[in-house]
This record gives sequence, structure tokens and C-alpha cells, in this order.
Amino acid sequence: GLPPNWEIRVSKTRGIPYYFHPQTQESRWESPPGTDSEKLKAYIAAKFSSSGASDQSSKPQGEKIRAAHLLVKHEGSRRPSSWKDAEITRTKEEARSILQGYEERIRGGSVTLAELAKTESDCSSARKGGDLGYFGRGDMQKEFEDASFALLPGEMSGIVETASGLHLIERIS
Ligand SMILES: N=C(N)NCCC[C@H](NC(=O)[C@@H]1CCC/C1=C\[C@H](COP(=O)(O)O)NC(=O)[C@@H](N)Cc1ccccc1)C(N)=O
Repeated sequence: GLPPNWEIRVSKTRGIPYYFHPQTQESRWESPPGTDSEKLKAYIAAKFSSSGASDQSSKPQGEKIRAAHLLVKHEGSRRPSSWKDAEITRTKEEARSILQGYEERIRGGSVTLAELAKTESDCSSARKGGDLGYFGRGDMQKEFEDASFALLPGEMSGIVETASGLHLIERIS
């Protein structure tokens, strides 16, 4: 797979995959150092060969993936309320630092995303450890979809922002 926080995206102009690092906004054609190239080559082949041209529009429509997420909402969320909190008043920056703490603990191996999501996620999927089941393109908000589909199974995203709030996403399959 890719080193953490790197994503694979498809260049709209050249229709080929490139590597993107959301936190630094860095993008590059060649894979970042630390990439497990055998696994990545297999992933790219699987992901882009079936659709011929690698642009997303010709992607087989049925492709579904399964992912879990941990959502921390904030005062600017489209629905600042959840099973945990009738009225969510934390700021977006407070939400970000909370989620950064969770991300460090998960990457450090002391806790899993599913365990934290159960008690901490502001999404109703918390009761299932954040598991959203299978979904395809067009089901989720675009930022969430793009981040999820760029993950290899077993990989976790960095912090992803949607109108719902801030998420950590782990692709299951
Ligand atoms: N499986 C699907 N197709 N379910 C429809 C998803 C709708 C989609 N949702 C999102 O994109 C975000 C990312 C993941 C969760 C989510 C938002 C919200 C929380 O944010 P809020 O809406 O208060 O702003 N949780 C949900 O929707 C939950 N039903 C997800 C879920 C819960 C339990 C089991 C399965 C799925 C959207 N297009 O808005």
C-alpha cells in the first residue's frame, strides 16, 4: 500500500493515477517513497485495468466497497446533533484536535477505529463500530467517497472533511 495519508487519485486531464497527500496538498506522478510497490501495482491494475481507460466515468458502475468511519461533528456540521449530543457546540478546530488524538492512538495500535467509533462517533453507525456496510459511488458525500475509494482494504484515511463533520475512514473490503 501507500505510506500513510497518501491517496491515489485520477488526473482528470491525463486520465492516469497520481499520488496525492491531502494534508500537504502535495501531488506527484511517481509513487511516494515507502510505497509497497508490488502491492500497489496489483491495486492499480485491479482498480484501473477493468475500466480500460482509467478515467472514473468508465469505471464499472457496480463497484462497491465496505468501510467504517469515526465522525466527530462540530458547530458547523450540517446536522450538529447526534445520538451522543443533542446539541453539538465544539468548534471545527476542537473537533480536528480530538480526531488527531484518535488517529495517533489508532496508528499507534493501542485502540482500533471500531472500538473508538462505538463510544466516540457522532454517526448512528457508532453502534456497529462505524461500519457503514457496502456502498458504491454516488451514495456518500463526494469527499467521503473519494477518500474511501482511494484506500486499500485495511488502510485508514487521514482526517476527511464533509458537511457532516470530520471523519477517519478505514476501508474494510
Ligand atoms: N449506506 C448509505 N448509502 N447510507 C446513506 C448515507 C448518506 C450519505 N452520508 C454521508 O455521506 C456521510 C458519510 C458516512 C455517513 C455520513 C453521514 C451521516 C451522519 O452525518 P449527518 O447525516 O448527521 O450529517 N450518517 C449517515 O448517513 C448514516 N445513515 C450512515 C449509516 C449509519 C448506520 C448504518 C449504515 C449507514 C450522504 N450522502 O449524506
